[in-house]
Amino acid sequence: MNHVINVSQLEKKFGKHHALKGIGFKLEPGEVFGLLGPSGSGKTTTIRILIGELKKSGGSIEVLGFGSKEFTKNEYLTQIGILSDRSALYDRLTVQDNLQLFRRLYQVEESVIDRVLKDVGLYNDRKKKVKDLSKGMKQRVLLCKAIMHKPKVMFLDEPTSALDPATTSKIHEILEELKAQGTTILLTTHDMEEATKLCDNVALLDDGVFKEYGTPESLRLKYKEDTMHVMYKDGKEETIKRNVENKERLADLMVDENVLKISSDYPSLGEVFIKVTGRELV
Ligand SMILES: Nc1ncnc2c1ncn2[C@@H]1O[C@H](COP(=O)(O)OP(=O)(O)OP(=O)(O)O)[C@@H](O)[C@H]1O
Repeated sequence: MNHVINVSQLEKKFGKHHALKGIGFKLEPGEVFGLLGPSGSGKTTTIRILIGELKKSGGSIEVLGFGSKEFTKNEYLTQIGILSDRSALYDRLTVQDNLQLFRRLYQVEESVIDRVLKDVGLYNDRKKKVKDLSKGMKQRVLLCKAIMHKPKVMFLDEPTSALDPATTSKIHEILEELKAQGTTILLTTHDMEEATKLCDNVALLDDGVFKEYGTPESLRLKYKEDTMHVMYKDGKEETIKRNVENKERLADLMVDENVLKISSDYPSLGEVFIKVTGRELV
């Protein structure tokens, strides 16, 4: 399998601060990979190295066959799409005029603008100036800018952070469509529901190190407690170990009229993160 992104033993030092301490991952075509970690864990640094904004201190990286020395070349930059809080728009220009500028830069057909604006639900707002848009609308224009040239790989740094639910779900929809078309996507997020929904694989990054790597489901299964959670109709709750000694007790509870719900303790990805790192993902 030819990997679209191949990162091995990646290190980044800022002076004495060791921000990335040898992380590695390989992404297949059409894979959505989520870098999850608290503030300061190294997510943005990883993306900035992959888009040529920062130089690595050690390790090797290849994206679409390009080595890290080529990440500032146009041949590379025209094959990737970037959405981050460093992505900018011209405030005093309209949505449409902003996209015209980027369209010329990418040398894509004019009809692309209407298509991407319709995709993100902003076609009717195309004549508005960017300065008059809401945060969610601006983010969708930035997404248009990032996808208009049909990049093979997308890098998204917290694409839905602090956005309303409707914009978030629109962005998710578009990312799912891009994935279905074979686009490889690397995203960072604090949002564990987002990661569980979108990502084929995730890495739990903590202080520049991958503490775990795998599918969201495999990580949730790995950290599953062997306990059953019982909720009674009167509001009481109980946790019972699932073992041979409790076999009859659990069987009785299944037909107990006072029981509202019995569920297995299956941790969310956020709970997995706390178990793995001993701290909240904030
Ligand atoms: N240009 C820089 N110069 C010096 N230190 C930096 C620089 N960029 C990042 N760092 C440091 O590297 C570490 C990782 O930062 P990074 O921005 O990658 O974290 P992050 O996981 O993206 O956090 P957040 O979720 O808050 O965006 C932090 O300790 C940060 O202070």
